[in-house]
Amino acid sequence: MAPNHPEIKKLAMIGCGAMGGGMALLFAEKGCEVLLKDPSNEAMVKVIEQGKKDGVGNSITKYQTYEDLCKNLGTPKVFVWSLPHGTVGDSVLEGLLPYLTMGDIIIDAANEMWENTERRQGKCATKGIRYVGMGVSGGYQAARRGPSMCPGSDSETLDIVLPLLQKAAAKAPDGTPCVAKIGTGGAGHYCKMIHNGIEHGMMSAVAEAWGIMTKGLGMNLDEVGDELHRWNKTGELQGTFLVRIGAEICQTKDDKGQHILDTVEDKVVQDFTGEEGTGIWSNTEAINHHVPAPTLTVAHYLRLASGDLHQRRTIKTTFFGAANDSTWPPQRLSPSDKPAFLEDLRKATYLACLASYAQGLNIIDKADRGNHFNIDYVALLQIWRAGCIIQADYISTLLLSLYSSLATTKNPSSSADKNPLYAAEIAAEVKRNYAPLKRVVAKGVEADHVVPALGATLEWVKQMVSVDLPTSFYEAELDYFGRHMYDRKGEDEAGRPEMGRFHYEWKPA
Ligand SMILES: NC(=O)C1=CN([C@@H]2O[C@H](COP(=O)(O)OP(=O)(O)OC[C@H]3O[C@@H](n4cnc5c(N)ncnc54)[C@H](OP(=O)(O)O)[C@@H]3O)[C@@H](O)[C@H]2O)C=CC1
Ligand SMILES: O=C(CO)[C@H](O)[C@H](O)COP(=O)(O)O
Repeated sequence: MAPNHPEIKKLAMIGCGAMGGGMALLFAEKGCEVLLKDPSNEAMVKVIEQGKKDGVGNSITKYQTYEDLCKNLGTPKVFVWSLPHGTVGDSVLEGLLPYLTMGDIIIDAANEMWENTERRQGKCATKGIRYVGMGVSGGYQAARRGPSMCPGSDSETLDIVLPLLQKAAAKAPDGTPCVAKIGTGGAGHYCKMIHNGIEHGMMSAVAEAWGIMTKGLGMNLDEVGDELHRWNKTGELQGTFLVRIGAEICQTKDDKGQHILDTVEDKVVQDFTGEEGTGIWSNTEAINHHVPAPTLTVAHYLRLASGDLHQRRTIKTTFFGAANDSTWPPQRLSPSDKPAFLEDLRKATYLACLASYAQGLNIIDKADRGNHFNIDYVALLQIWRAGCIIQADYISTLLLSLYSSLATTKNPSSSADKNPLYAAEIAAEVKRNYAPLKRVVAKGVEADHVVPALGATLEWVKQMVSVDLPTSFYEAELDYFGRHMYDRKGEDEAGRPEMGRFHYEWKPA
């Protein structure tokens, strides 16, 4: 615990929705007095009622005004926000500011845009108010049980809040809490944003595998569930949360025996509604930092294509006419050896998940250097070990070992570049699973299956290992029409992304 800072035993939960409600109960269970504030009295009552059932009802009270709330908080006043991202946080801060004094603490547990976090940190710093930007992962079940949390702020502030957060956090199998000082400024929200980008890449890969199993191999949902359970038990996808819940989803039925999944429309709309921004921001960050992250990006495009069902219906009618009721048909796959093909599919899905992690970590690395977040990568990977959506035990173990050795290396040049593909252990994983991925993508493409994340992962590997891309031609065209310059083969020893030194007068103006 930070010296001269008493243990936090009282806090206000601002925003009592799916996440905030669960965290309020969790903090109460961990011995805190929890004061609720939400525009919806019903939402607060719901938390209190649940608190009574969970035996913590006496520790939870609700407030209608910031003034009352703040009067009843201790010193320092501690707030945990679980609010929609964007302007809501700004208006809540405006509402609270008149009642805040030096040393008060705000822990912003939203999926907030990291630049908003840093802007608010700057504003709060002028009054001596501590502001932590904290990514929370694991969904509403984990919010209640113990989520994975990724807090960023100055070191002293993190020292003050960590004992509280450690009590509430998910615990890795070795008992380590999935929360730690992740870095300064907006580092916590930055890492959570990229966590969600990774999540989207992984979710797309698992969904594509599900499509191949059902539409390509004709497996029923119970069979797919069994297969995903098998993937989750052993091998490279062992302990992968999205695979495990995928298996459960496939096998969940209503009381009439109908699979719920059969009733779910194929639209992902969070990017359209603005409910979440992390998918958009993480891809924008990748591009702004010049990091190839195609598995994450095409996963996002799949979401975008899926979201507007009306548009897809209209295009389908244009293509096939109103009378034609058939969808664009992914054809059946008839592998000569189905168990071997399922093994390929498992390995392909794993490689896309590993690629999602590697691409996400590469974005964080670039941003870390540019923004001086001082990110602790070992802590970050440790935080992602349990309680979080991208939990993937095999991948975590692999990457934790790599980043632990990078952290202890005395060689500054090797620790400066953290690209996971530079490491022999990761390269070996990629090489081992490349052929299965290629076979799956080739078969999938041939039979009109939707395989963006799997396909983009294959392309990414090809592009990353090649030193003779078709971009020689591309570069020549740029120089032909734009005098954009190029480097001559064999003369660019450093190979850095800097403007070339040569122009050829392909065709005089
Ligand atoms: N759901 C999830 O799986 C996860 C969500 N998150 C993030 O956590 C945050 C909360 O998400 P979630 O719980 O799902 O969202 P909800 O919409 O369920 O909860 C948000 C709550 O904030 C309340 N709220 C809105 N404006 C104010 C205000 N001015 N003062 C106080 N409360 C207010 C809302 O009230 P009302 O409904 O009355 O407007 C609502 O109860 C988001 O930033 C989300 O991105 C992070 C990880 C996982
Ligand atoms: O942050 C989360 C998980 O980590 C939330 O579940 C979030 O709502 C997911 O939404 P999106 O897919 O749009 O990122």
